[in-house]
Amino acid sequence: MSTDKAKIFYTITDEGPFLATHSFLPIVEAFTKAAGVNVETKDISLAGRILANFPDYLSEDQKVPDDLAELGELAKKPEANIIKLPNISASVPQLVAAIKELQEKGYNLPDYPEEPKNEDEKKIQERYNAVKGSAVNPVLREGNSDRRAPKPVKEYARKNPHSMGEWDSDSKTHVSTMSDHDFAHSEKSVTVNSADDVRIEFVNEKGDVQVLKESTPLIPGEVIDAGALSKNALIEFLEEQVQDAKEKGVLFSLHMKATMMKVSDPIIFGHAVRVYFKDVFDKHGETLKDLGVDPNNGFGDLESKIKDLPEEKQTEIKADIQKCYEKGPDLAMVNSHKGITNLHVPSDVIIDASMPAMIRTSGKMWNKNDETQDTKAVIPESSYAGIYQEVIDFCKEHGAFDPTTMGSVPNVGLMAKKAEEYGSHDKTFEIPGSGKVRVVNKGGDTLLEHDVAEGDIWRMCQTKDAPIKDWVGLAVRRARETGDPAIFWLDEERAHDAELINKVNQYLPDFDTTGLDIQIMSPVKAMRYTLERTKAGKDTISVTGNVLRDYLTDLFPILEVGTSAKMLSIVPLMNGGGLFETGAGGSAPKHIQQFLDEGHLRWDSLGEFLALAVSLEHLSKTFDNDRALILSEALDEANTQYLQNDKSPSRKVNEHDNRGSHFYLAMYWARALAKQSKDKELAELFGAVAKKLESNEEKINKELIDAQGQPENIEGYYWPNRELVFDRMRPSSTLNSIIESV
Ligand SMILES: NC(=O)C1=CN([C@@H]2O[C@H](COP(=O)(O)OP(=O)(O)OC[C@H]3O[C@@H](n4cnc5c(N)ncnc54)[C@H](OP(=O)(O)O)[C@@H]3O)[C@@H](O)[C@H]2O)C=CC1
Ligand SMILES: O=C(O)CCC(=O)C(=O)O
Ligand SMILES: [Mg+2]
Repeated sequence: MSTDKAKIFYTITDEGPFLATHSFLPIVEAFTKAAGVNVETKDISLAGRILANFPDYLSEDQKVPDDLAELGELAKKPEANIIKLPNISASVPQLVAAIKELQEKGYNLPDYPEEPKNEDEKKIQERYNAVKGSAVNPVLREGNSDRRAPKPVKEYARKNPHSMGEWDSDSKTHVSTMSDHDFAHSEKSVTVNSADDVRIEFVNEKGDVQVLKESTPLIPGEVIDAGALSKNALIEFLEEQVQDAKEKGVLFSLHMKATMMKVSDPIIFGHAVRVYFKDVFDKHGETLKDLGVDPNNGFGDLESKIKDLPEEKQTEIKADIQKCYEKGPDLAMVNSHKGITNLHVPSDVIIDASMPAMIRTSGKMWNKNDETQDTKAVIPESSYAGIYQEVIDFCKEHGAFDPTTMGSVPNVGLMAKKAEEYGSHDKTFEIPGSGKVRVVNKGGDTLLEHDVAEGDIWRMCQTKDAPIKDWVGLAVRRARETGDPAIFWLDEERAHDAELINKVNQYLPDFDTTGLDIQIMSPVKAMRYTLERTKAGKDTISVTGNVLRDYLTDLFPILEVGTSAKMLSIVPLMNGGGLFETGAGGSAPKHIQQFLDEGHLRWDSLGEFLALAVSLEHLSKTFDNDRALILSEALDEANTQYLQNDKSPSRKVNEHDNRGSHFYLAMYWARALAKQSKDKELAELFGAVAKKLESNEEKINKELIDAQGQPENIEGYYWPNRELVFDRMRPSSTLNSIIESV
């Protein structure tokens, strides 16, 4: 491909990574310029996405291009080279807050209609829903996922183990999940052999048909599955768990993925809020309804909306809330100082990060007295809950894992083309009454059917054939490259998994698997097998579907190296491009809060550094660019130096932070470029840069640390003033002038 197109697309996102980008990007631009590589930024932040979706409400100078749509198109082309930082997957409270901030800044956006009253409001809600939840990743992920801890990261963790809470064999912590009437237990699945189109319809008891989704085109070889979660069974289950947590004296905690499962999980979350605060909803139901309280947005929605009531009524409701807290089990806390519980905001406790954090902390979560305590981890839907119970059992039996000796669990995840549950939002429905939901094809045959009742949640998932084959191939490739066993986590007892097992068995012979250890096990068995190997210091590749990909790529990194920020996360796009995600975790809202409070950013950009190295390597191949390869190799070396010299940001104010970490990365990168002998001109150019950085080390550090220690005002949270952010994130004039001189 012609070199003049050599370009890296770098995303502008939210919160911690957004701030970090303003310090790191100028360094990236300066270094890559030397290889003739352009870096172009694309804004996929929550606020940016909102603005891009409502051009008709904005003045000409307020309009922004739809960068996400552009990147989505690019991801299908061979020249794609995208570095994707974590972005906010917004829950409704976050979406509403972002809209409010933009309105206050003079953007004449409509309010988010929580309960649309007419067609116009319905349309507005639909437009906002496109921005809500996990709205970015599924658009860009035109490939499967390859996530692992790079060697230097693992070596560093072995030499400098993070703290791990000890495990007690009589810990009362456990997972509770439904034993029937959920998606897993009702799942049905078929593989369609020829192109088709299905209609999803609800038929009530009288036989009236209501179309839920008119058309879902299917391509040959595609696997579809569907299941229903019973509202009554869910409520009964939640009531039992609240009671059981109280009796056992453990915290009640709920672990969901309300961001990625943006339709089903807020509804389940809402039921949990109603069950825990049942007496409040029973007694004040009418009042709360009039206020527009929606428990699906968390208990925080009630707390904020009752502020509109007369003082006396508020006091009465608050007293009844207090009685619920006294009657029920203690809730796991998100912030005990501010009284924010696990049930306050659906996006505060997200299962992929929350369960590993709990397991790392001796199986405990925080209680209202700011102490850690054993907990009941409620994961209503049972599809994958068993894997966490398996880890808990293992830790109770063997104690906590030891980061100095434990093996590694890289993941190969089926993710492309909105695979499985994470692509099911547009096919998920809260059912209006008793009857059946049917999936009917063009020929009029019913492919899948479920009995349902009012309030049940029904959903259908799709998994396309080409991504499955690509995933099998990627698993074989990783097994070949490492020599490690690759385990497909598939349960023959589950309808969907049974279809996948057929495909895995069909496609494995297409690849050379001689001498490789490739096995298929149910998730619970695979977990046990993997944990045993891990404990013995052996590495095991997990080959999983989309949800387990998400869960395991936080779980193992957090146990192995302390955080998923240090993961290499590659998405080889199916059309030849590369999407390089940074880390495997999120955007850490705590980090921007600390920055605003005391001017210290503890975000670790190692994920960005690792992603950039593989992005440059990929670019060198796509565009036949030798210098990009030299930059990549030097960056690998710099990353190793960064780890060996322990230059990750400190957590404490007035110590080395994110900005300091970028300075060191630049210094090590320049030094490695100066030392290489493949390109003399580059060596000379960066030799001079390295010298300047080295001789000013003390001065730069002082300038960077002097900038900390006071509250920061960047004029916004979701849509800050970027000039101010650049200014605050680049406080060392000495460093800035050296970077500008490259
Ligand atoms: N790919 C994506 O775009 C993803 C986006 N998200 C989004 O991120 C937000 C928060 O999600 P949450 O599930 O709480 O997960 P986070 O990963 O943001 O938070 C979990 C904890 O991990 C640690 N951590 C994560 N990344 C870093 C880093 N680079 N440097 C240092 N520490 C890090 C922090 O712990 P501590 O500081 O306490 O050590 C943090 O509090 C949500 O808006 C969510 O939607 C979540 C996952 C992926
Ligand atoms: O898209 C999101 O909301 C989160 C993605 C995520 O957690 C992951 O892919 O690991
Ligand atoms: Mg995740």
